[in-house]
Amino acid sequence: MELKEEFKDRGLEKWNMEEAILHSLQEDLLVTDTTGKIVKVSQACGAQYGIDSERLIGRNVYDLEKEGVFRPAITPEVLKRKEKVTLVQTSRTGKKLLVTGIPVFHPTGEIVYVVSYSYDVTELIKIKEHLDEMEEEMARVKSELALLRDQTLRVNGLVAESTAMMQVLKAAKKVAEVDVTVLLLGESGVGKSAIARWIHKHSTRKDGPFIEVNCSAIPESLFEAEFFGYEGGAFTGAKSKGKPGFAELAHGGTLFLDEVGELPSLLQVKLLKFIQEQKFYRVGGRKPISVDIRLIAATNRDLEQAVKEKQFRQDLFFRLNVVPIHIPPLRERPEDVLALIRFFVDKYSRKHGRYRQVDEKVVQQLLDHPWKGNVRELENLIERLVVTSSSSIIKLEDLPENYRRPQTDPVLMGVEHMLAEHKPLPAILEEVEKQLLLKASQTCRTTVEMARVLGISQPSVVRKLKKYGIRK
Ligand SMILES: Nc1ncnc2c1ncn2[C@@H]1O[C@H](COP(=O)(O)OP(=O)(O)OP(=O)(O)O)[C@@H](O)[C@H]1O
Repeated sequence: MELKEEFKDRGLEKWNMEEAILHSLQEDLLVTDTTGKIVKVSQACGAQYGIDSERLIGRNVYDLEKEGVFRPAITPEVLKRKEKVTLVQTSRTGKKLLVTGIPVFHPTGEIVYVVSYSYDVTELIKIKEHLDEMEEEMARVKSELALLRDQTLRVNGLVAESTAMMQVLKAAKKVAEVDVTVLLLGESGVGKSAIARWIHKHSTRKDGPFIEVNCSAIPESLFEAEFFGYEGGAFTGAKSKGKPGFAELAHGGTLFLDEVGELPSLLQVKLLKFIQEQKFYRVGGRKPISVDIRLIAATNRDLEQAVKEKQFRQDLFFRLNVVPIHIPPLRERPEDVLALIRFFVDKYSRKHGRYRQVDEKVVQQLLDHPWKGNVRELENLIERLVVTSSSSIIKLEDLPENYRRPQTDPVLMGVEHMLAEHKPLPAILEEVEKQLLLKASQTCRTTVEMARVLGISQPSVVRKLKKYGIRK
């Protein structure tokens, strides 16, 4: 039996099956003829345009477009292209609609109707715009990061005039090429961080991050969260999305642990475990995180002594002390002082746009200074002089009072220092001899003159210069 017949039997002859199907779709369907007149709409359609669906019937899409009910109309596009077309329409209500128009062909091949349906993509477009903005922001941050990395790692200007410093650089060059753990030893301000950066910059990891962690600057209670990161809600005050720690940030690059000798013993255990396994858990995390890092540590403490005194774990010391590099204090390498003065005058003259030169008498005073704060002290002083001196030549009167007064003899300084460290007599005598030779090498022009001043033979002078690595 025909369907319609069946409906008649059941008293449903007025019921229109096509209309029922159309409205049951819950989709937004609209049919126009080739003049653009709307001949059919689904009930859901009007809501998209903020107009009653019934009132759309008989209206022309060209008029509706002019009135701004939606823009652009899809019918003319379908008629023009004679194929399925998809475009984004903006409705009067501010919605963004993804509209697809399909031509309905007569058996003769002519188009008779255009059927279109749409989806509200307002939210999707907002998300897409947000994503585009984020991508732009990401690209900007990435290039800014690359620039910053380059700036912080610009250590080409590492001064190394003395034999001792040249040896340090030679050792640094050797270790830079291999992924080995390095321990940089030396007093505060001698250039341990600068050497660590130099190693990173000359390693295969140079395009990766260089993450510097000052182990003495982070409070013990926060160290684990800062170092290993934490998961959201791991503790009161934790960020809801969690945060990666230094170990994670250094992935693919170098992790530089400055002042590692100051790490409290509980944290020494955690650091040791991390180095052994190259794996860790964020605070509150359950998933182990593996990282690929190169480790460089630095300390101004005598770590071996700290191990003896049970203040530093021996197993951790062995893990860190794979290749130790000792950077001597500035007072032991006066040849560098002159070069550093020139280097910093140039650096800060450029930085502050004040071109300065240093009077010879000032240079002499600075060469004689004991430099307890090492390169950092010298650098700070030169910057201060460049900024504060009123003429283009930095003169003696520009020097702060404590740099002008006759300083304690550097030889005595060295002795005092060694006495404080309970060094044995032969080591102290050697140090005194070295300092005297250094002084004589600065004031005398030849080794013969040095021999006369020191009251020893010229071959002895040559032998001793060689022994202490002093160039003449
Ligand atoms: N050989 C050098 N040539 C040029 N600049 C140097 C040299 N050595 C150190 N500096 C500069 O001196 C300053 C102090 O150096 P750095 O911070 O590397 O010392 P440090 O040993 O790491 O100090 P700390 O033990 O306090 O961490 C830095 O600005 C560094 O760039």
